[in-house]
Amino acid sequence: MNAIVQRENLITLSNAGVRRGGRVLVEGVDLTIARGEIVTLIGPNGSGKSTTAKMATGVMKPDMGSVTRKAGLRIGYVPQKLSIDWTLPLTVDRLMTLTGDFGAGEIDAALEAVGASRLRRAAVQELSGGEFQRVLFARAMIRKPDLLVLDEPVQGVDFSGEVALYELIRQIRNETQAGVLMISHDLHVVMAETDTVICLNGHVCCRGTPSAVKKSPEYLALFGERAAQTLAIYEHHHDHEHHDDGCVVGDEHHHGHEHAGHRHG
Ligand SMILES: Nc1ncnc2c1ncn2[C@@H]1O[C@H](COP(=O)(O)OP(=O)(O)OP(=O)(O)O)[C@@H](O)[C@H]1O
Repeated sequence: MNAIVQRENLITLSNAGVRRGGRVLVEGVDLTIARGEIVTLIGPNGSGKSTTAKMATGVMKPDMGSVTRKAGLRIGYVPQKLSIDWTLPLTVDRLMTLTGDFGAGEIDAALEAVGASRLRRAAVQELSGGEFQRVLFARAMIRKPDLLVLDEPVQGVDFSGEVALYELIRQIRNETQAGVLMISHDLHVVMAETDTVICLNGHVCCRGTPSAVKKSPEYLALFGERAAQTLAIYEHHHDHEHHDDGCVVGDEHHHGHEHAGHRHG
């Protein structure tokens, strides 16, 4: 018997594209996301990352090619920006129920799953960037999605918060086997566990594992000499021990995060 188990496909884009006002925004996109798979879209500003994600989730219909989704697919979305009236008081608890009628038990479980239980009664306005992202993850995960769509998940988060958020994404993927579609707007880090990086430039410029894309001539041509440094690959290593405070024993570079081109703060 074949030992390789074919994972269920959640979304398939075949030669998909969008035209607006006679202009092609993106075209020729072939992309599949299977259960438990992490796909990351990268590319310069205006290269079609958001448009591709919108075609995948069904917010935008393709004008070219086709998009198919598993019947009844549940999508959890972590937006890049949230339209909130920041002048009004809003607790985390209330934010969790703005877009759905969830019970106290469900909210507790969702916050606990992202390590944010203690924030339940906190004011959203007072959260740090990393805490706010965690709450947005909880808000997406409470629907028990088959697919999690993350639009620049680490923006506004400092380096240690960033590492923690990538850990969280890894953990969510492993525990729930949700598929993950990530948009990285500023190219600075791609999770090493990304199964497929798709580099867009109005079309698919190149694709593959993070390390393959980093070396590909198309990627280097698009981003020039600094490209190899800007695509930092965040790796998680299991072969280490932790001190009681969570630091790694005897390895300062334990997460293998390549620092060149990395944005702080
Ligand atoms: N609804 C729309 N109508 C017309 N043009 C659009 C529409 N949405 C996006 N565009 C244009 O399509 C192109 C691709 O936009 P898209 O938002 O997909 O890029 P992106 O790669 O996500 O960029 P960024 O990293 O800057 O967010 C851009 O030139 C944008 O101005």
